[in-house]
Amino acid sequence: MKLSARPAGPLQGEAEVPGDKSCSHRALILGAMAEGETRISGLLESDDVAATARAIESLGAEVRRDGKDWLVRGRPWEGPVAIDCGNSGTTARLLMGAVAGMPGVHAMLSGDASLAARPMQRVTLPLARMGAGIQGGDHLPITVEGALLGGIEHRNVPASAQVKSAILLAGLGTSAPVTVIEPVPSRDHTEIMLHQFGCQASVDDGPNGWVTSLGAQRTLAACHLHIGADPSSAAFPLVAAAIVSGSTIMVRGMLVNPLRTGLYEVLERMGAGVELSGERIQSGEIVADVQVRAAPLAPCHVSVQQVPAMIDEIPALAVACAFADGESIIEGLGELRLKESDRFGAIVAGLAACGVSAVADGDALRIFGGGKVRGGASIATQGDHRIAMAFLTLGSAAEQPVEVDEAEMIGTSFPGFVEVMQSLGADIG
Ligand SMILES: O=C(O)C1=C[C@@H](OP(=O)(O)O)[C@@H](O)[C@H](O)C1
Ligand SMILES: C=C(OP(=O)(O)O)C(=O)O
Repeated sequence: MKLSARPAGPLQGEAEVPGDKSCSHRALILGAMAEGETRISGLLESDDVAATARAIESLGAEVRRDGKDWLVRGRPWEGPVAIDCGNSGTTARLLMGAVAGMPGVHAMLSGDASLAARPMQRVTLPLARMGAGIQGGDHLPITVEGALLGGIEHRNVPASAQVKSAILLAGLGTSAPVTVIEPVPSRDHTEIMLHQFGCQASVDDGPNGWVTSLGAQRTLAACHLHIGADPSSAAFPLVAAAIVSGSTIMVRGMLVNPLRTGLYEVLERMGAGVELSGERIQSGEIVADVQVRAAPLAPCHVSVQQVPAMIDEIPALAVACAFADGESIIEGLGELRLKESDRFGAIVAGLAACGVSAVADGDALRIFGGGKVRGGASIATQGDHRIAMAFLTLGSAAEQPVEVDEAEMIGTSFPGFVEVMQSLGADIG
């Protein structure tokens, strides 16, 4: 299915952004590993999260809806099972870790063509060092055989929350020390959520990097979790607010964990009106109401260290940079080539098709904005949800409509994207 975005007048209102995808995967997996029944309010109901829900059901957990909430009852995991992770890297990598620490459980994980092209040894090598049985190479399908694991001290370079989380989840099955060291901190939702389930993971800023260590208490007790709105999904309506002249958009209850808010800090530096209000703690995470107002944008310079806090928002940031007046530089984007598509290449090609000059300079992306963008292009999304949403956002502020060649996969992370954008006044359909 193709979709087009046509230039729109000012966008106004509150965007209904669904629950955070990273937290939704973790809530289901930890709920399935816990004793008792976990209630999840605000779970993202998307294709990627559905893949995790199906996987934990096949491993033995009970998953059911209760009004707007979801309930997960943990049970001893059973195998062998075959798990189709679809398009979801988080499903595959976190579940490999969780299964690795469960003696007697065998899981054969597979995925779609995009996921099967993504590297997995970053997870399976440390899990094998801990003692898990791994069959397969760097790509799915891979079989994981759970075992009584030993401990590990793993240097996680480049920083990856999926790798760190897989190791922490595996570590729940051993009493040995489990430590992950990262050059810059990756998102810490697993650590925060472990606390809600009665476990601890401490984080220290040591001389060799950020050190995350699993505490001694390793059995999980069911809890009630409230998941905030996803900042990676909110990025699209909020960037649209920044680039469509005269717009103001609000997202209520958005997760503003500082390891996820890089985009919003950069947008503010570029000159957009970004305001946070009503900050509160919800299930250990900070959430707030976030408002973005359009303004003339200055270019930005993003360093390697800042990228992990906005890795999934780079396509949205690139769109904002296209409308900034001058050259923006975003450094350290090597990992962007290894997502659902080569997002680096897709951004450069898509911007060029829309009349914006952008070049890859090693792992840095240089975007030469001129304040206005022509548009008038059909974009090859390469089956990537974030590329599709980014260029539909661009089309709302360009001089001519922008079409994307495929839009179904938007449902992997933000199923109501089109309706939400339309409710704000965008002309997408
Ligand atoms: O842990 C997570 O939930 C995620 C971590 C990030 O990946 P990496 O761990 O590869 O950085 C991110 O890109 C992905 O969308 C979700
Ligand atoms: C990279 C992403 O997700 P995953 O790694 O879970 O496929 C994403 O949602 O942008």
